[in-house]
Amino acid sequence: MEVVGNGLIAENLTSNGHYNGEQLHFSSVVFLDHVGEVNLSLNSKGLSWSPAESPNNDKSSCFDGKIKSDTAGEINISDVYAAEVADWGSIRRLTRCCFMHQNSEMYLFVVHAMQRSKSKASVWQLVEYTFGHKDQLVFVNPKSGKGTGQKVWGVVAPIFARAKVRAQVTVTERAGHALDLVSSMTSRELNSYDGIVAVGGDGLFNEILNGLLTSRFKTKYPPVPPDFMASPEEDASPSVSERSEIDAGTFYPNEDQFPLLPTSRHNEYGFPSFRTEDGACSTAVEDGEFSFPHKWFRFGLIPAGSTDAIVICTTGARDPITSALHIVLGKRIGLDIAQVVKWKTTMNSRIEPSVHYTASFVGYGFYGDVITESEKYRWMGPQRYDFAGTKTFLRHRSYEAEISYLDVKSDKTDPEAFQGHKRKSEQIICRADCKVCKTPCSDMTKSNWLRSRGQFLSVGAAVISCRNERAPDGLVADAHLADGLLHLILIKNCSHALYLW
Ligand SMILES: Nc1ncnc2c1ncn2[C@@H]1O[C@H](COP(=O)(O)OP(=O)(O)OP(=O)(O)O)[C@@H](O)[C@H]1O
Repeated sequence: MEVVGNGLIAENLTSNGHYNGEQLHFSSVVFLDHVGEVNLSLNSKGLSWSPAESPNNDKSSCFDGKIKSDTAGEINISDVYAAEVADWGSIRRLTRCCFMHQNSEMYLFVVHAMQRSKSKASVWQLVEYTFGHKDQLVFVNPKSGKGTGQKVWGVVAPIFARAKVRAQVTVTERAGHALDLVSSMTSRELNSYDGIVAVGGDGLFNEILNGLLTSRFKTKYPPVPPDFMASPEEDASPSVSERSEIDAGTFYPNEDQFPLLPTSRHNEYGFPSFRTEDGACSTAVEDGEFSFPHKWFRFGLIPAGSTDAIVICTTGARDPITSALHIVLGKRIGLDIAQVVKWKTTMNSRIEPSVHYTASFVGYGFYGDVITESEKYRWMGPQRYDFAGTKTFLRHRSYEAEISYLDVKSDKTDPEAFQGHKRKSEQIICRADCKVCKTPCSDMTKSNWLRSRGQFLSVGAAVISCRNERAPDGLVADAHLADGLLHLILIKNCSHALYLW
């Protein structure tokens, strides 16, 4: 049974290490060919399995094709004559469920044994059981970028195979497919993976991010301005750049207003924070409330998209092999995630939040129009952004808006650099092993609410610098990863020429 001792599933010992009175060597959920998901246990007597339990309220029972029939079984060690790693192959399941294909690709191991013939006990017959284990969940968007998602996965899959990083691959069939799958998985299912890998662009990454966080992540909402949601008549504030000296930390919606949201540990700005491996400060989560993901869970991205800003900002290159190597070598880096809350008034006049998350950029006005327009031309591939961008630019539409924001003074912000007062050589561009990202972000001093009202061509908020080949320095040249800051880009109505500049 060497195959089992190979680290495949050996880490899942029960707390007392015993099973059925025998010393339990391991117990884990695996897939059994022709059957489905089973709890497999190895003790000193042999291997035994039983259908994986599906709690009544477990929404994933359909997704995972869990088996209902009695398909428990066992093999005595003394009857096993061989066990082999069969490498990569497909497992067939009994049921076809709504999202998954009947055949699932995964790493396999086969146990060969003998069994006595039912009709004549003296005749021994061959039996074999093929088990599969999923460790990495890979989503491949076949439509991303130039439609090369599957080809890109084909290039990097051997790296995962060689590194014995087992992967269960889902080729997405529609927009929202990955989001639906990830959000409908139970934490238990997610915790059976070491991580998720997206093969696609920033859109697929953000979609999976939302699938992971929307139903699981509990935190306070971002700060709101003091007079937020006041009726227009009550709002007598001046039109431009009103300043008010207020502590940012006081502007979370009253907790009593949101009794279902448990309070979690936050820094003074309400951000749940943790330190990355490198000691850099991050606003991601390590919180008791957030039982998923387990500590070693990773979220990787292999570039196959149109712009791939997240990959360029994190690895410094738009190269699938570089990203695959980062993933199999277990490298990690902390990223800020922006929570975008849209407050909607419901039919019965209650104000309710609609929450989304992004790791890259949020835009209104020009950016929103370009995205909406470009979706009509997805068939063009990445060129659609040039086409839709030019159309939107020529249209030159501006929007009336009022933007309130907390102007955070941090030791990581460099207003001179942003306003173009610093020469390029003096700017600290975020690269691999960036010193700024490695410095703990301690000095976020009290902030002011500022306000800007008027006609805007575009309103953008960048979480990262958003570099791409067209904009090598990014939209925000001196943005850093995991600095806890959102960079606001406000462009008021101006001439075409000025906007282009
Ligand atoms: N099979 C599919 N068919 C159509 N759309 C899909 C499919 N799978 C995923 N998508 C959607 O495509 C969107 C964009 O995907 P992705 O980010 O991988 O590519 P992209 O070309 O970089 O696009 P973008 O620039 O919008 O990020 C995702 O938000 C996702 O919802």
